[in-house]
Amino acid sequence: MSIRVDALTKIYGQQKAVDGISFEAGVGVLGFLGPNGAGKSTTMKMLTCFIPQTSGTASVCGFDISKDPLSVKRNIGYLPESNPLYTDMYVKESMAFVAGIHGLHNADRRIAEVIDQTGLGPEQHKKIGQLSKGYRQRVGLAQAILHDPQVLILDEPTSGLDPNQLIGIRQLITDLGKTKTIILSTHIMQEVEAVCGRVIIINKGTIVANDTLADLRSNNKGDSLEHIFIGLTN
Ligand SMILES: Nc1ncnc2c1ncn2[C@@H]1O[C@H](COP(=O)(O)OP(=O)(O)OP(=O)(O)O)[C@@H](O)[C@H]1O
Repeated sequence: MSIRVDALTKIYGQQKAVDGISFEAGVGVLGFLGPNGAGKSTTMKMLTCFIPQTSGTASVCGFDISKDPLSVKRNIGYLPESNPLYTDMYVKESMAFVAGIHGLHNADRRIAEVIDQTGLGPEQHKKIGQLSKGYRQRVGLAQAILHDPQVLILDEPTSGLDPNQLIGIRQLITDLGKTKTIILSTHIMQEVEAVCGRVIIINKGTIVANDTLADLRSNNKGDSLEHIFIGLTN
């Protein structure tokens, strides 16, 4: 398993945002669902070593998030919810910048490959600030996969995309999920059905479901994912 999480907890001041969650994830796309404020982004930030946990442990590709954050970051690609980008940089320039951070060999070849993979070709000579929201998402995704990490953490990667762009990005995530471990946070149930093999539902910092999509449905009398979600989180 590329991701192992054991009793992971985060307390902000008085608030327990993540309350002792444990799970494992291997190759495939794991949907990470939950209502607003459930603790999804906080979990993702701990797994990517952006914030420290209060207690518990987690490892990515065998590397402990507290003891070896650099190795974790080498093996992980992260698209944060807010997708912070340098808007004054040109698309290709920003990719070269990220390639430099990762010390990539053959950077030009890899950048061309990823630009092609993410459908950024027609926009590659623009400044990021000139791009539409959907294309900015693509740049974020391109930067996250540039160093070809084994694990991808994608926090609402398709928010704000038009239906045509949605299909393209979902297909890309599906393709990447054939060989990589992907944790995908989304509020779009249709997306979960289209892309995810397994689903974790988190509510008020604790896991209330962890199952394959098929088993989750059959255990709930074939109910829709939306109804199951509402039943478990209300
Ligand atoms: N830096 C912070 N300081 C204090 N509280 C925080 C901080 N970040 C998050 N929280 C709180 O922790 C809880 C979990 O937030 P988190 O962003 O992880 O939820 P989420 O499941 O990603 O929600 P959403 O679907 O709205 O993005 C929320 O109650 C939030 O207000």
